[in-house]
Amino acid sequence: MTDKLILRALKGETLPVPPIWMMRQAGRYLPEYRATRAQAGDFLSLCYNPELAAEVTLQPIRRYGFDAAILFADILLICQALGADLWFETGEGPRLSTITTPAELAALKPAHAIHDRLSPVYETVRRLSRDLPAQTTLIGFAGAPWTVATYMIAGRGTKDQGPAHALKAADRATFAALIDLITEATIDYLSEQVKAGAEVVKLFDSWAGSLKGQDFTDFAVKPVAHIIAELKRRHPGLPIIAFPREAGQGYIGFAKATGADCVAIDNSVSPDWAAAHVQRDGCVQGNLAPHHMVSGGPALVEATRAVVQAFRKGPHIFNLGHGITPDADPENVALMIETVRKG
Ligand SMILES: Cc1c2[nH]c(c1CCC(=O)O)Cc1[nH]c(c(CCC(=O)O)c1C)Cc1[nH]c(c(CCC(=O)O)c1C)Cc1[nH]c(c(C)c1CCC(=O)O)C2
Repeated sequence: MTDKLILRALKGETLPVPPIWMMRQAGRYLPEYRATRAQAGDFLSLCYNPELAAEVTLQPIRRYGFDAAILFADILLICQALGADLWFETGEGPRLSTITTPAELAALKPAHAIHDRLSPVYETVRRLSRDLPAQTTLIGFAGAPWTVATYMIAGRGTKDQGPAHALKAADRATFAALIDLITEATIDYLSEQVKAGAEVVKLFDSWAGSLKGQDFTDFAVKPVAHIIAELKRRHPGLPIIAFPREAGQGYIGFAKATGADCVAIDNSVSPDWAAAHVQRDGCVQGNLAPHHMVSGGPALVEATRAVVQAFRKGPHIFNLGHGITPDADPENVALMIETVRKG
């Protein structure tokens, strides 16, 4: 169905009005999300409940008519499928058992063993591909290996990814073997999402910005390039979005180096800079600062117009530069969409 706007932009078409969706569009800023999450009990139970996960995925589509729905799940589910313990501390974030030694790495499951645990996610995708409106594109996703590894090594989110950098320096073989394991598991995971009905997949590399120089090439570019090449071999024509968040200069040439059809841009770079240096290689996604969803008003309208204006001469998918935050006002999301669609 190439008439879907997101798929047209991903093929490189410049559209008069950019299609739009929003990172974390199903989330705590929406009262209906909070109600369904309470019904599920907790966040992980919601991720593994196909009926309720499909329901929260659909909520922002019903409310706002976004052009894409993103599967409701989390990048850390794959860690659990590989055998790590995973839980979420209320108000704090994810906690995992840590992988810092060859023995802990060896105790993980092989990549092909992830599907038992992840089969409810594939069922969510099947339900969504059946229930979504005809014009809405279904996006599947996974974390990129480096970002997933930072959580598996530290056992939690960290400001500077210190534990992962430390393991990379102290025991490069173990670190590289963990990256390889996550890479292989991610290929199988995304491939199953595509078989279940995902039309596009996105790789979230939230901590790509902390990799510098050769490390950026080795761990933000190479594993992502490998995943993309293998997915495109298995699923010819599959469009892929890569998000090497806060890559800065690393955004330049990232699409060519990895084979991604679209590079998602965070809001630490200006839309004009990204148009000049990244969009010349193809579709870009982004990059309104999420704080506008909290503050709203004329500044939101002005910043939204500036993003649309900067990217209007090439293929563009409108999005935020990072996920919407729980304190956002749902009315501001409506104002952003109206501004994008009506100018
Ligand atoms: C690093 C990362 C994670 N998860 C994700 C990333 C990469 C993108 C990014 O940088 O934000 C990706 C993610 N997480 C979630 C989605 C679903 C799809 C979407 O709506 O975008 C996606 C694509 C749901 C979620 N994942 C999480 C929530 C909030 C959970 C809740 O309901 O309490 C949601 C809706 C929890 C989560 N999950 C993660 C953290 C650090 C946290 C805690 C912080 C927080 O609460 O925002 C790991």
